[in-house]
Amino acid sequence: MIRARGLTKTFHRKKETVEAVKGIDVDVREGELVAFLGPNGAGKSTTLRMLTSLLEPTAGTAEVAGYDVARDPARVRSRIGFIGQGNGGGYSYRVLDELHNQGRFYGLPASEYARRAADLVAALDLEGLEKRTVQSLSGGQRRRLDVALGLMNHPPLLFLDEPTTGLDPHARANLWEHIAAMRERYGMTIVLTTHYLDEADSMAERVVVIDHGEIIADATPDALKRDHADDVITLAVVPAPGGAPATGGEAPGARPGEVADVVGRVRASLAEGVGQVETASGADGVVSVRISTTHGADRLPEAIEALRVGGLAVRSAALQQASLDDVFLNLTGRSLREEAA
Ligand SMILES: Nc1ncnc2c1ncn2[C@@H]1O[C@H](COP(=O)(O)OP(=O)(O)OP(=O)(O)O)[C@@H](O)[C@H]1O
Repeated sequence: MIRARGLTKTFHRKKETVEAVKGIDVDVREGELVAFLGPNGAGKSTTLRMLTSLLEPTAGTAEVAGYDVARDPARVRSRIGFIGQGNGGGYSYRVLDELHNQGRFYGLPASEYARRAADLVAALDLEGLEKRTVQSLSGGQRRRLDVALGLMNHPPLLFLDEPTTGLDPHARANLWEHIAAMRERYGMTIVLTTHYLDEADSMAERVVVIDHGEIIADATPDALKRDHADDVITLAVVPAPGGAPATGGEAPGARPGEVADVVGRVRASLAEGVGQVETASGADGVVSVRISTTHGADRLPEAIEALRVGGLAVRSAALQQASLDDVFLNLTGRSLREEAA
């Protein structure tokens, strides 16, 4: 559906030169839902604008929905939907008029655009709003109208530039439900940009991480987390109580002379492939164990069992699963969450 090679955009502004996109190669197969994830200014929108033929590349090529963006921009546009940041149509127009205008823009006959508009109004929960002006809609309703406008030509490929930015969590979830339903209904390929990590993680089948105009990773969210970040297991370990548990049920901490022995037994018990193990001993005789590992949910019970066999007891256990922010942090040394904030 998309094949871009060496796609480059350099802006010249006064004396400044901005290399917004630095020769990226990217392929998107039919039916995929791909998220371009990166901090502000990474080059996501510029990439999308080149792929939608809105911006001429400085260098490189892109074939989109069967046509070259530079040689055949009109054909590309007829085959795609594009929902930019802060669309919303003419603010003083009515919702239904906006949809009909869009249909006319694509050269559809009146009966056809009226049918499609009615269909999209129902599918995107815009019923009852047809006669309202765009400016009177809520943020979420306006974004749903944007999606409806982008779908009037029934595109096989839909681009969404930060579709959920500025929406509250409820409206974001609602918009996602609608995007997923539209995808199912029309069998579309979807390419979107976002700087919401949780959104990329839960909704996208594939995440292309962009930073400083370059693609620094490209895989499924699970593969990214497996390859570039670790889950972290934290355990509080004490010697196993001999015989019946102490009153109150909680095994006591190691006595001062025992701590080194507990640490040694932790290390011996967890020696085999659980992950990277670090220990620290607290004043209360509890040895804190931190294990960095992949598949933490599977490793956690294995670690507890290995410690039990080694004569140790686990007082508490916590699992922190890797996030796409950990991936970004490991790849760039910066936190995307902090940059987004
Ligand atoms: N028309 C322009 N003229 C000059 N510089 C530009 C222009 N458009 C974008 N840039 C610069 O190119 C870089 C990439 O911008 P772009 O909008 O593609 O980033 P982005 O990843 O989409 O960011 P955001 O998440 O904030 O939308 C930025 O440094 C931006 O300032």
